[in-house]
Amino acid sequence: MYLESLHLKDFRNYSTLDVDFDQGVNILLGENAQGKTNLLEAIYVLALTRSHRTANDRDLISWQADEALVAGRVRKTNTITPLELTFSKKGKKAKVNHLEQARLSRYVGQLNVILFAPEDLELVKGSPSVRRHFIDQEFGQMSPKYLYNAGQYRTILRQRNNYLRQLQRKQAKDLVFLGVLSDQLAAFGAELVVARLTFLKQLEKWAQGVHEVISQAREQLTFDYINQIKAAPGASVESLYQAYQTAFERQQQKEIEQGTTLIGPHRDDLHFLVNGKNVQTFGSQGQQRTTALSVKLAEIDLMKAITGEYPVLLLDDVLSELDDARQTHLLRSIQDRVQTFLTTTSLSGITRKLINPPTVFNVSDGRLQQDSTEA
Ligand SMILES: Nc1ncnc2c1ncn2[C@@H]1O[C@H](COP(=O)(O)OP(=O)(O)OP(=O)(O)O)[C@@H](O)[C@H]1O
Repeated sequence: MYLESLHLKDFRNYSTLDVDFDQGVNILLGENAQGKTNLLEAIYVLALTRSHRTANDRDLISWQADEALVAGRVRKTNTITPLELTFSKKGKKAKVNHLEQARLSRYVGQLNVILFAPEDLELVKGSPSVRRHFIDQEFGQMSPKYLYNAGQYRTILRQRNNYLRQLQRKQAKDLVFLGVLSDQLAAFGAELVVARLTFLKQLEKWAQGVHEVISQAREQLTFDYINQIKAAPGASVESLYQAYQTAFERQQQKEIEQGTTLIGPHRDDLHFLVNGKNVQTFGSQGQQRTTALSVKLAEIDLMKAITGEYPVLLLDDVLSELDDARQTHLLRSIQDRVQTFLTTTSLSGITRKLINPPTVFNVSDGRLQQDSTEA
């Protein structure tokens, strides 16, 4: 799939923008603070209905306006789909094919994006929450069912934590109600873990292939999904549901004492092993970067395998963080397959790593101008 065009109205520092994009590599070139990341953010928002930079949709609306519009046309093999999002004080509205969607899970998935920013190099080094966020984010795009289950899980987890806090403070004492919440959490938790294990198995396979090439076959990458109930690939939803139920019963007293849910996929982690050793603890900086890059590139193939379409790749200032060999690998592996948007303050070194000339847009003060001479 690719994003054919984008229309913005009062989005961040863009008062209006109408632009057609190339199917290949689109470079957003400009000085700092001109609107390069804002444009990538707009594409990300168009895909996922929310930003990767702010949890507050109000931040997306231009300071001079009360409402922002992000719209675009997505082209797949046989279809063109217009998408439209409006943000205002009243909330957001999402339209697919000009029809408003009551549920965002019906909207997400029309445009698939993979964002790769310098923070993604934290995927390996960062805390478990970074990896859980990554899992939920990426698998949610690939599967509406996953997105729905993850949303339900979060809602019930919040309710259960509130109730555990009330039990802790002795403002409540109904353990039957706690049991109802535990039952619901176990059911959605089991669904999430089975889906995560299935997706991760496939992602691991793709990531291994990429890692092998980048490391010139010196290293083997494997994944280890860490969870309290020791669920292994192939486990059934029913067996995990039972395992969570039993764990909740065992830990009930401790959870009430601490006033929070101690068991569930919200506490899981993903370890990346290089030649059998956890790369977070034992890997060099270079191995950690190669691992993060392999995982991100593997997502492209996984999305293609699951949805039948290549996603759109958003590279936010990431090339400057990679050495020459990894830059070349990244650019060569996406070329001709994946529509890419890449922000940079300088073209030096980028264009010669690309086989086909990119389309370059100069970004200045919330305006875009296509530059045919730069490429
Ligand atoms: N809601 C908003 N309304 C108007 N302008 C905004 C809004 N949010 C951010 N900006 C402006 O957008 C600009 C930042 O743009 P952006 O983050 O896209 O920079 P950039 O071109 O990616 O720069 P860098 O290379 O430093 O990352 C700043 O000038 C900021 O003041």
